[in-house]
Amino acid sequence: MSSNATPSKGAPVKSTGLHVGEPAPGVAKVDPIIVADNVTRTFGGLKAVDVAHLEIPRNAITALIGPNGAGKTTLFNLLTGFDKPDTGTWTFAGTSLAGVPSFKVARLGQVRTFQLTKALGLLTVLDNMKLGAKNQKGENLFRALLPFLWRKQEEEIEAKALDILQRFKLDAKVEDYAASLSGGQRKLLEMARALMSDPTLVMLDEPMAGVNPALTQSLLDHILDLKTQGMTVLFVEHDMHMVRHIADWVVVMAEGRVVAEGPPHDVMKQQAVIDAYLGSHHDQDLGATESENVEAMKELLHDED
Ligand SMILES: Nc1ncnc2c1ncn2[C@@H]1O[C@H](COP(=O)(O)OP(=O)(O)OP(=O)(O)O)[C@@H](O)[C@H]1O
Repeated sequence: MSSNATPSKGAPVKSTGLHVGEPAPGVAKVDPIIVADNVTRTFGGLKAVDVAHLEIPRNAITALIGPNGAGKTTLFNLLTGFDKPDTGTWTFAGTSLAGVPSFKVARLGQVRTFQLTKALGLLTVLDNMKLGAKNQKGENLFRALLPFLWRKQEEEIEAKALDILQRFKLDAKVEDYAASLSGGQRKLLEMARALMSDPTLVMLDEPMAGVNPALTQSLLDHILDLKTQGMTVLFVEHDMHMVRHIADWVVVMAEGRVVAEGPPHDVMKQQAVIDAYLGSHHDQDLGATESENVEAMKELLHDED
């Protein structure tokens, strides 16, 4: 079925054979980790998400793309329990997640990265990592009264955090405030923190935003490495170079709906995708947002790996 990537050495090896039949919106996957049906979310009169059927392939890297306002972040929020849909059901690894709150979703192994907020910036890098650990025994009042139970766990959590930080080359920053990290280092910390809870599905919201080119390759390698370790990755991204380079599968949203799906090189050529990025503005003066969308579409069409 799928073949895994080896990071760093040339172009990543793409996982193939992920779908059953012709690639089209809602196409079945050979081994889906997420299956969503009839998920809708309305804000006022606006249907921000209107997904009839969507399957995300397991142990592959899927990019969720689409023009500004397409509903990508809203769908992310719904799937991770941070927002509630008007209608719909979805499963993660066979377990229904509709109505399950975000902290329980994370404990089940579906974890999303978070932007480093101001408050988290005031914690050290190590404390940020500790916050990412799940099932901390100290959280339970009874166990909190029995320090020998949680002290050992505290040590284990710290050792795990240091191990992951070393892999992400952040070990020299352990005691630094997270706010002092560069944009790229913050993204690395966000990903490192997500790994503290041993996820099976890692969801990344714009992992390349604000990342200095010097750290781009390192971030890409870490994402590819998640797949090599058996995890599934779903990410929202506007950087089409990245999408083409590392995604095995691309889901394109526009106006709340999934308008196309497929391997990166195929999906970019579909008329529905070109229409989605150009919108209805073909013959008009384009505003800033539309110009960005057109640029993104050009990258989709012409960029080489
Ligand atoms: N809390 C909210 N209240 C009202 N409208 C919202 C809210 N969240 C999102 N929307 C609207 O829903 C639509 C989808 O927004 P969403 O942020 O999900 O799109 P997106 O594809 O992630 O866009 P971008 O790429 O610009 O981040 C947009 O029209 C947005 O203005």
